[in-house]
Amino acid sequence: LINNVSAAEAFLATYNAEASQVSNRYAEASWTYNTNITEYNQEIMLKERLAADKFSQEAAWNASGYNLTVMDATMRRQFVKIMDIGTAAQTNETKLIHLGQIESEMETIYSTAKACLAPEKCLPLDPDLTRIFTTSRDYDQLIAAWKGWRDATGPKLKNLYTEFVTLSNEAVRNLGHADLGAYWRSRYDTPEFEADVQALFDQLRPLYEHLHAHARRRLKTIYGKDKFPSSGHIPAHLLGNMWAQQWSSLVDEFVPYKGKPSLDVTPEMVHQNYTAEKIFHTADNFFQSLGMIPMPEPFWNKSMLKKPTDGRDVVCHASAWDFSNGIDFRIKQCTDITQQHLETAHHEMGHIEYYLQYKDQPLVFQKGANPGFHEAVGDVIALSVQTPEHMKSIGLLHSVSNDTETDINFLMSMALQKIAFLPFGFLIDQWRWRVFSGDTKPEQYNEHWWNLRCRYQGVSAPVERSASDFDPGAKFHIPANTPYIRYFVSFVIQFQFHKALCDKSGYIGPLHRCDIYNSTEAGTALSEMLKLGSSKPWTDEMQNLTGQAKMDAQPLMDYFKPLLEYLRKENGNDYGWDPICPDLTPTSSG
Ligand SMILES: O=C(CCC(O)(O)[C@H](Cc1ccccc1)NC(=O)c1ccccc1)N[C@@H](Cc1ccccc1)C(=O)O
Ligand SMILES: [Zn+2]
Repeated sequence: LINNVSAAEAFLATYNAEASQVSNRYAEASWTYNTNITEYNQEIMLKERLAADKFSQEAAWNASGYNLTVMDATMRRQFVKIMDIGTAAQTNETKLIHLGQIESEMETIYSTAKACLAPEKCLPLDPDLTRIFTTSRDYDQLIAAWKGWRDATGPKLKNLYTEFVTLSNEAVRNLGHADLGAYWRSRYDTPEFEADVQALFDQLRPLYEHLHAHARRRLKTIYGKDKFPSSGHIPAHLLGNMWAQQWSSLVDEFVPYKGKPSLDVTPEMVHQNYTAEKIFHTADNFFQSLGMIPMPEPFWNKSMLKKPTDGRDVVCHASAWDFSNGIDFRIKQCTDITQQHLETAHHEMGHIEYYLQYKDQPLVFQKGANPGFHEAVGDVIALSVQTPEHMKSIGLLHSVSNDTETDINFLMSMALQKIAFLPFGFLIDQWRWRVFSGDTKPEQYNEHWWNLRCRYQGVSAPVERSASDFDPGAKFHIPANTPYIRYFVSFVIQFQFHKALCDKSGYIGPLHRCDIYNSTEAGTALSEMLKLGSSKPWTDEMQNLTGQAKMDAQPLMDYFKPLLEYLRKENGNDYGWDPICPDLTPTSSG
């Protein structure tokens, strides 16, 4: 083993320069493919992926020749991360190439899928099917869109996914991980991570159960009681979203006090001729008000902020890109002029701000402290932007009153976004971790998926499902192989960050009315955490900003406390659902 520290430093300097080049090349090829899905661009992207995987293998091999015990903590941390190469650890080149092909094939199937509601009427998810879920209250039209999308994705993906699991597990086992799920969970450092998220979910269930009861009651008045199974589940296609993961499209139907001005700013955005650019300049302006880093020139010149109209296929699911050269950072989003997309723009820009803040770190530290941190940055800003006061200050709301009813209505609108999401954010990787560990066999994929959807989310399939269906494949992150527990973590810690930043900004008052706009104290505190990237354990970074070194649902519970009191009163004992799915076979439903 090499014991010479200056030799180790030289190795790191070379690694950083070369790895940045390799990352830049792969990001460019990946961007070209994502913004113009063709066989040729897929082929080029896969070539660059193989080159990047081989570079990682070689760097890991060379790094393993150094004696870690003679290094300081920061240098050792870098060497450990250089050796942690994930599925690139597959030494059989044929299998490595095959894994890349399967992953890009799954992403292509998902991104080019169309749901045929009638023989000549086949619609893509963005914007068509999404608009149906946001605007339609037609039970049968929603069924057609819900079933059509799943028919167009699941069956084509199921076998590919099975192969993907086998190849990925084999690869990470070379690094000593039990399976891909264990590898993903290892990014949170703490060994008790799985137990911690289960405990957080159990702590938050009452909030969700009471919101679910309220939604079910309101939906029964819209669609009629006979459309709802006696088990207490809500049919999954009635919650204003393809996956029932957020219910904000139903804010006008769900607000407790209907006489008040609508909190849905989408009509006002359309009325004011908002464009995608204006949406992103609004978000950029907020970060600048905090004294944080503005979007650099290449961001505005090279991003794809709208779905192309020249008929080419693109990956429409939003994402934020780091080209590892300190200046080129882009967002790809098929922006629609809606409140949801205004929030998504802040979410994506939060990723870019994190990139900008940690760009001078060694390459292996140019990551979130943990994946949940990266997902939380933009959402923390959006918590301030969405307050009625801030919406009024940017001219998207006109009358804002401070009475209790408006307050409860506002909390309801935020709950439809944040509380509704919790079981969904939790269950996706509960399902995936058991698939990777082998507990869930391919023939059980769909059955175990619906067991979790019924038990944790309290939603049921509106039409019968079979083993040839693969409903997890209808959600981007499964075919795109993107972990999901990061969003559950983010939805908890973003309220911890929000509370800490509100305190630093000198704000006094209820957390749900706090707006840190223009607070450079808050901006400085946030920037200092983001600059660290993954150079320190996330628990240290959490401690520095919030004063405690763990995930804590209390700030989230405090934020929604007035709403929970209202819902407990309204629901009495009328809340909850059977843990098992209702029986859908026509004969038994009677
Ligand atoms: O998927 C997203 C937003 C896309 C993204 O920004 O998280 C994106 C997902 C992605 C896309 C392609 C490859 C990998 C991940 N993530 C990033 O762009 C990203 C991820 C890590 C670091 C930097 C950027 N949100 C989730 C959950 C969510 C989050 C917040 C509000 C609503 C909903 C969803 O829509 O289900
Ligand atoms: Zn994200």
